Amino acid sequence: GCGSNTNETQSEKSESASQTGVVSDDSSKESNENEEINDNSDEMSAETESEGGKVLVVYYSASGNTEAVANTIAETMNADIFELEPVEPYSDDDLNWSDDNSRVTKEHDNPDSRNVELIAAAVDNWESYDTVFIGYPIWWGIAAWPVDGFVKANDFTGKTVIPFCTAASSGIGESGELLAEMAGTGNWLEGEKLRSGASAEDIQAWVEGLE
Ligand SMILES: Cc1cc2nc3c(=O)[nH]c(=O)nc-3n(C[C@H](O)[C@H](O)[C@H](O)COP(=O)(O)O)c2cc1C
Repeated sequence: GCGSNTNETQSEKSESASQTGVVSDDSSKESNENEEINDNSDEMSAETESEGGKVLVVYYSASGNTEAVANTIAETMNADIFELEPVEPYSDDDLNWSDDNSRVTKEHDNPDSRNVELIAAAVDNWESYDTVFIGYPIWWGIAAWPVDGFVKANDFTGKTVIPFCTAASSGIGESGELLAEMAGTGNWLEGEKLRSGASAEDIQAWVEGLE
């Protein structure tokens, strides 16, 4: 799918908490060799570049609805984007929730089986992001569990986290609160359900209403 451009070198780089990684196409010039004096002040330079600092949109999408919204948020917010991809992607059959024997139904029935391994759960330059949007489809009233591994694997201390979802008819419910509990860190705002066709104007209006 689209939006996976930050993932490619993930596994090699994820462990070093250095300034070497180049994430997506953010136009800030953090890696200038002549600015070593500033190397420890990522947050400060990020904040002066765009009030509020750098923004990341993380999402999981099984059938494209959440991906469309994630892309619009990223464009609207001038944010980097990071797609969560299970090592074993869900096929259409896997996603058939009206089949008692489908993968997703079995995982739903047995919470212990929901540990979905992700191709990558670490983001280059994670520490440089102040704001993280996390998007997912609603599955049986909660966040699709491929996002759980990401939420558990990362330290959100000092970050503002904004959940968003798409769903057929449900609202976002308590899905964001449940993820916040799983994370244990970060300032999690109330999330929002968005239409899969949400426009840049919709996104802008929503974001402006956030604290
Ligand atoms: C396994 C599964 C469970 C779902 N459960 C719900 C639900 O409880 N409420 C709802 O409104 N939609 C539910 N849906 C619909 C999805 O939330 C909706 O189609 C969403 O936009 C899909 O996003 P995606 O295309 O990014 O995967 C479910 C879909 C699947 C595959």
